[in-house]
Amino acid sequence: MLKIGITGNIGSGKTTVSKLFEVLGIPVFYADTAAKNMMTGDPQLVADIRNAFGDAAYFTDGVLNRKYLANIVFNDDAQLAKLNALTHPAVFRAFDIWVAGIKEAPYVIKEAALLFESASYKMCDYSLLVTAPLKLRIERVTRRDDISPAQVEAREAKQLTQEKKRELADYIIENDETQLLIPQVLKLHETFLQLATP
Ligand SMILES: CC(C)(COP(=O)(O)OP(=O)(O)OC[C@H]1O[C@@H](n2cnc3c(N)ncnc32)[C@H](O)[C@@H]1O)[C@@H](O)C(=O)NCCC(=O)NCCS
Ligand SMILES: Nc1ncnc2c1ncn2[C@@H]1O[C@H](COP(=O)(O)OP(=O)(O)OP(=O)(O)O)[C@@H](O)[C@H]1O
Repeated sequence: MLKIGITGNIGSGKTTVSKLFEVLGIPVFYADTAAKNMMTGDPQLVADIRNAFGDAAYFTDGVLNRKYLANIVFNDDAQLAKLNALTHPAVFRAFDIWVAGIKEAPYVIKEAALLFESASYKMCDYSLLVTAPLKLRIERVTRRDDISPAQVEAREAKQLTQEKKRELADYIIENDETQLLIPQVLKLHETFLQLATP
C-alpha cells in the first residue's frame, strides 16, 4: 500500500488539505488525533504521562489538560523531548495497525505535524509539505485557537523550519492564498494514483 505523509508547520493547512484528500475517498490517519486519543485512552501512556508531568496533566474526569502540558513542553526542550519519546512510538504502532486494516484504497495518507522531526517520513513512500508564510499562519492559528502570536511562534521554534522541510519534501502545496487548494490537491491525487499503479 502506497503511503503518503502530509506535513506542514503550525497553521500551514495540513489538516485542511488532508480533509480534501478524504473527500476524494483516500483514508487519512491523523497522527496528532491518534496521539491525543491514546494520551487519554491508553492506560500505560496515561500512567507514563502522569509520572513524567504530574497528576495535573489530567483533569479529575480524565481529560488531558492540554494547556497545562503545552505550557510545560513548549517552554522546555527537555520536557518536549520527554513527551515526544512517550507518544511517538505509540503513534507509530497505531499507524501500522491502521494501515494493516485498510483493504481497498489506492493509497493512504498519514497527516503528522512532526513527520520530518520524528523521522516518521521514513515509514512513508512520499512526503507532501503544505506551506504558508509565517505571518499568515499566525493569523490563522490565533483566529482558530485561544493562543497568542508569541505562543504560536514558540511552537514554530520547536519545529524544523519550513525552508528545511522544503528541501526534504517530495511534493509541496502552496497554501498562501495566491493559489487555490483544490486544483493542487486534484493534481497530486492524479500523481499518487499513477504512483500506486503497478
Ligand atoms: C502538548 C499538547 C497537549 C498541546 O495541545 P494543544 O491543543 O495546545 O495543541 P495541538 O495538539 O492542537 O497542536 C497544535 C500544533 O502545535 C504543534 N505541536 C504539537 N505537538 C508538538 C510537538 N510535540 N512538537 C512541536 N510542535 C508540536 C503542531 O504544529 C500542532 O499541529 C499537544 O500538542 C500534544 O499532546 N502533543 C504531543 C503529541 C504530539 O507529539 N503530536 C504531534 C504529532 S504526532
Ligand atoms: N487556504 C485557506 N484559506 C483560508 N483559511 C484557511 C486556509 N487554509 C487553512 N485555513 C484555516 O487556517 C487554520 C489552520 O488550518 P489547519 O488546521 O488545516 O492547519 P494545520 O497545519 O493542520 O494547523 P496546526 O499545525 O495548528 O494543527 C484553520 O482554521 C483553517 O480553516
